[in-house]
Amino acid sequence: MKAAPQLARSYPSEQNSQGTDTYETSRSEWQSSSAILTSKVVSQQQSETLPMPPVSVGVDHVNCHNSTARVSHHQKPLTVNDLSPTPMHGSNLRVAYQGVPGAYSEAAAGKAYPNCKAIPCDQFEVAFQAVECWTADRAVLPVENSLGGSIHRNYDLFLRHRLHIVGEVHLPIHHCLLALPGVRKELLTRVISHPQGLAQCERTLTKLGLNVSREAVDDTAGAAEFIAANNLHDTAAIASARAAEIYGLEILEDGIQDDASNVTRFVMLARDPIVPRTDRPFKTSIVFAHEKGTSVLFKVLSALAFRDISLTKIESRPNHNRPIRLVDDVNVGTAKHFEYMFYVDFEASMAETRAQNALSEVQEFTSFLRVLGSYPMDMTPWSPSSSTSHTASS
Ligand SMILES: O=C(O)C(=O)C[C@]1(C(=O)O)C=C[C@@H](O)C=C1
Repeated sequence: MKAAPQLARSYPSEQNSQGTDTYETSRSEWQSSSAILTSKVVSQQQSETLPMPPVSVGVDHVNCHNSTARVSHHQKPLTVNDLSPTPMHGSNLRVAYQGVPGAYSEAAAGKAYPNCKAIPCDQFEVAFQAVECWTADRAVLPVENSLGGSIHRNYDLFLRHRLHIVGEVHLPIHHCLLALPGVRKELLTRVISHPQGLAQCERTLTKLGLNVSREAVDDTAGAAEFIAANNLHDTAAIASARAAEIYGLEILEDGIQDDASNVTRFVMLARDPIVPRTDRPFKTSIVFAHEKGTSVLFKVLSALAFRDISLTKIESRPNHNRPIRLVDDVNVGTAKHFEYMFYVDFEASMAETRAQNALSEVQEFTSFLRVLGSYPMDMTPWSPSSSTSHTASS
């Protein structure tokens, strides 16, 4: 039997800057290093225009807010050249988010860290990199929405980067249909938004009876910005009331999400884990895999259930290191099994013995196990808002 996971020190090369203990066990025990892909090397060049807005790298993606499409008087997105380490001067926390000002992620950053300096990034990956190279102190990224489901990209990125989940925040999402002033709904031919925005308003859009195509762009506020920058009279955006204000659009329809209690869960990421505690409700997020595939899942869930630990979320993603497993049987042929990474959130702190014991057991059944973070649960009172009110200074 392997030793129980202790509250061990982090790896020497990743020593917590505060010198505090972490709850990760040694790399060899809990983490197959092959599962961690190296992030792109980012430029060390210092931009003269820092700080700030989206950080970008050369990855193919739908990007409706490139430099030509941007409204020039608004904050310019960061580019890869801006990703140089900058010293902390003890000022407000710099928080990276994906999108442009007016995005829900910006509001989530403001809710998680009031008065933070919000740093827009044009891709999720860049937000991870911004924290890794000290351009930002935290990243606030969406992981799931009550209507649209999981934001899979971020689950994959957790494994490609070495950041830790240090908190979560739930943000009520109130969508509006936005267009240039004077545009009538009947004249619209297109509605653009983040895929999640389109998914969360799918039924309402149909009910409105608009004769429009639906097109996905990088973020909701970016859609609003694109319309304004290109003076598009035939296109509407699904975005926040704040985006309407920032980009000078009019609200044609207010509250078009398919469910009034529409909410997105965001996680906060940092270079160092926080020390888990037991004096308030904590959640722990783990990811695991096994060479023999899905057969391990039941055992892992039993290890938690046996200790009365509630599961709050389970997600599976392709195991990119080994996407398929072939099993040959001379008599019947070759079985093709898809391989998965399983992401599980449960309601317990890694400071609790029951959680440590559960993971000690899980470790026995799995070939790969990583604790993504043990962090306070968002216990703020439930108040679906009529508009997104939290803002960060950007
Ligand atoms: O596009 C935005 O405004 C975002 O912040 C992204 C995002 C997402 O990725 O889910 C965040 C919250 C909403 O669910 C819709 C979109």
